Amino acid sequence: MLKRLEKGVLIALEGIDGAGKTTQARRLFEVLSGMGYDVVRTKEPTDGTWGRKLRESSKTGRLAPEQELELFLKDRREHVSQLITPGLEAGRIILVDRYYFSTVAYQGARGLPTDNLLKANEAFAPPPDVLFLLDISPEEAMRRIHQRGELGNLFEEESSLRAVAKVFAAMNFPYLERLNGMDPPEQVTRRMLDRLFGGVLSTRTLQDGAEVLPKGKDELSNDAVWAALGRVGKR
Ligand SMILES: Nc1ncnc2c1ncn2[C@@H]1O[C@H](COP(=O)(O)OP(=O)(O)OP(=O)(O)O)[C@@H](O)[C@H]1O
Ligand SMILES: Cc1cn([C@H]2C[C@H](O)[C@@H](COP(=O)(O)O)O2)c(=O)[nH]c1=O
Repeated sequence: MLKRLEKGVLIALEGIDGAGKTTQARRLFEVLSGMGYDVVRTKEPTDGTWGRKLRESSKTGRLAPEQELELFLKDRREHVSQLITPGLEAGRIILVDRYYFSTVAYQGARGLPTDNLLKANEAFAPPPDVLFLLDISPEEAMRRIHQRGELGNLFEEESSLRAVAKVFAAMNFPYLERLNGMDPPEQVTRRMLDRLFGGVLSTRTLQDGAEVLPKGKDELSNDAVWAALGRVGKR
């Protein structure tokens, strides 16, 4: 049976396009589910009605900032009420690839006031337990975007990414963990796991009353984590 926590954990991955969010979300999912946890991997914009409209707009012509914001908020409200909140209430670990910090950074970079953007989101979206912010330069982002065979869409022009990166760089939250997205993927995953098991997960109990790390944090050094990381590395 999958291990569920007494209180679910929300982990958000953020950063500019190409920073490695999806790569790390996939790796964390593999490791944590390989350890037996009930994990959900999800992303924004979602594949729902509003998310699809937004993706379409990135190809056909970007909407005005206010219109774009309205769609991101509609998409997120649906995501929070249908998946994130129920998942947390059920004791799952939720990994979200982009969350409301992307709205603050991207719509903020288009000129909307960042304080208002944050408030509008915090009014309905639960804050993450941990926010991993992957840091790479806009030049590296463009290199990676082109390398993965994409020409880039309207959200991904280098000058826009520079403005977005500036907003991300100014963020400061108690749950924020900045990581160097230029480090090898295995090293980034390892750091994330260290932060999770040394932090939020060490404060949680399982629904059956057991502790998350019954033998203490040292268990992390050579047990299931490494085995699971090894399996991920071979894919
Ligand atoms: N640490 C890393 N070092 C070098 N390349 C990486 C690293 N992490 C990911 N990549 C590569 O960079 C590209 C972008 O990675 P990924 O899709 O995970 O980024 P992303 O942040 O999810 O991007 P987007 O926001 O545009 O969807 C991929 O080709 C991936 O293999
Ligand atoms: C959630 C969110 C996303 N965006 C932008 C950021 C990206 O350029 C695209 C999504 O592309 P991905 O490759 O699927 O990550 O949307 C945004 O502007 N505001 C947001 O709130």
